[in-house]
Amino acid sequence: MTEAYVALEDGRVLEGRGRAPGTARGELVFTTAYTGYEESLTDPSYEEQVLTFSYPLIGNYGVREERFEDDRVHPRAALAKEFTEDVAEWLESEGVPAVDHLDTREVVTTIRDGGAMKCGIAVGEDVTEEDAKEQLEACEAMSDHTEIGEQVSVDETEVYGADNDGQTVALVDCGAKGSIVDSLLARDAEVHVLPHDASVADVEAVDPDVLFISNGPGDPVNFEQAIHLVEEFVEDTPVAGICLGQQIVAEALGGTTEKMDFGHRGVNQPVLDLASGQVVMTTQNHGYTVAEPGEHLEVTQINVNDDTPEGIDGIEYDVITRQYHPEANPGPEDTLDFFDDVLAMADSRSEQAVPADD
Ligand SMILES: NC(=O)CC[C@H](N)C(=O)O
Repeated sequence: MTEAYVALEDGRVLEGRGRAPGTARGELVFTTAYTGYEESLTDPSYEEQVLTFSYPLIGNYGVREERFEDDRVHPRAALAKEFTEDVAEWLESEGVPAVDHLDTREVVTTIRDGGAMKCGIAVGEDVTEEDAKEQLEACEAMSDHTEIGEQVSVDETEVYGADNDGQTVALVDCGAKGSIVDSLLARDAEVHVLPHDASVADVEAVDPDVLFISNGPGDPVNFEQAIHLVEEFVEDTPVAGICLGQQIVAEALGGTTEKMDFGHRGVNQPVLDLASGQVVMTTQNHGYTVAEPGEHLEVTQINVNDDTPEGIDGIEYDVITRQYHPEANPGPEDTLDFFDDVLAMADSRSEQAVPADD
């Protein structure tokens, strides 16, 4: 009989059904997404987290590699009411512990009321509650994962779309989802994916039309070099950012970020554009937020549920960022035009740079 225990920071130990063996620890979070488990489980933003699905059945349309956002599963463990055999086998083959037959409603309300918390997981033939508690003891706070960029970024620059005629994008990979690269390639961009700790010279060598800071896991203040790149380039190069990228841009330009109680994770987060009054449905996955944008940035979009900043523009600089995931995957495609806006921003800058005839 496979035992499965989930030890929570509030002292409780939940018992479930073991679906993939192993021990793990991480920050316990939940997503309300009812589709997109393949994308969520391969999203690097979930590194060092334990992902609880509030939707009760996970796996009902199989496991397809073409939906993956990266080449491995990123959450440390996965929890659900029910995982299908497909998903359980996939997680087992990835060495990622999985537990189901849990009261996930209880897990969600616990996190909602108490905030994201540490947890320890133990799944296997002979594991005990103590094994799960030991994992919990060893669990570090998310902000203490100071080297998290190293765990998710490319080691060396990779170039995609070298034959494309469009804009050149330097995408700083802090844990980028594959569909951000795909969204840029679909718009004819040449995309240079740079390591999270790329130097100023590395970016200069690309001579990008846009410096684009990706999504990624953990606390934005732990991405010091990406913050530095934004500071260095923002005067002369348009800057874009998604999710962690928005937070990094704010940190670089005099703003501040803070940890939210339990964050936004799901595919139906409503976002209001303050200028047009339009509301769009968005995919989200974040636990930090911009607290103050600072004097160089203005908030252009907010979350309808809690007014947190969802879109930010530069005041005197060419900057556009989004807290949500405009590339969708999973989720509604209301927001794909963000990529058109980013490339148009780059275009207008290169037009300005053309010297006048006289
Ligand atoms: N999806 C992301 O980029 C997540 C950003 C950041 N790690 C957060 O939790 O807020």
